[in-house]
Amino acid sequence: MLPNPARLSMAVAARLLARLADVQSQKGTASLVLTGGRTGIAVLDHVRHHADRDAVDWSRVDLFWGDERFVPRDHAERNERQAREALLDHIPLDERRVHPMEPSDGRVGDDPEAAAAAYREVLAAAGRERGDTLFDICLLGVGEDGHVASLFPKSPAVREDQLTVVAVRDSPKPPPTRITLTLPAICRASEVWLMTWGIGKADAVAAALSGADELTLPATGARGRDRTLWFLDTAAASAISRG
Ligand SMILES: O=C(O)[C@H](O)[C@@H](O)[C@H](O)[C@H](O)COP(=O)(O)O
Repeated sequence: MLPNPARLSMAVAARLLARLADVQSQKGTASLVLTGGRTGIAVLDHVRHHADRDAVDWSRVDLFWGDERFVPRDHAERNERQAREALLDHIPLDERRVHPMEPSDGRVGDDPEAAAAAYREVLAAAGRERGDTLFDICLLGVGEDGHVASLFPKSPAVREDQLTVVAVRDSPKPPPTRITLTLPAICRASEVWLMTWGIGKADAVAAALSGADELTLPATGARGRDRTLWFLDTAAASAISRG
């Protein structure tokens, strides 16, 4: 019997492959926002090994990131590096459709505000093509404090209601400096998929599903234009009130 985290990420991987193939059959392409963290990367690893992996035409998938640790490109903590090792380096992507956030040793240098501005331009270009619905699916892990992407409770980033991408300093989750989509950007996804496991997340999940304030529980504010899905194991779902 697989442990809960593996079963959860396998279930998300299977659903993701089916949904991406569906979207491509309707629209010809599909756009996906990746997330960091153990769950987000485990999902990619399960996609890589899934029997239906090639049901998706990866050359017609547009990839974005919900957040990135602002570290050098080859740093082990970088979400892009972990995603490439788990999946992206093993599938026939069109690299012109892959949109990583700038690293701290990239073309904008060690300036997180410049990196955030650069990614706002990436999303603006995507918006000129795709209109209000920027992404088909946005994947999000959920922290014990209810953070999603790098939007932490009571932070300036979670309060941002105009810009699509901002820099985060002094993140309570290391590394301290990050680039993140804001809630307005996340909510421009047709579908937002939140996925987490373990008893440590149960209170945050229950609070988000009972309508806690998004400034104190950012996961509450992560809503898809068409659909918002939660993928939970029994432990993470254990505090949800049945009332
Ligand atoms: O860059 C990051 O750290 C992630 O984007 C972050 O938002 C992560 O998804 C959550 O912290 C959940 O992480 P786990 O899945 O490891 O619990």
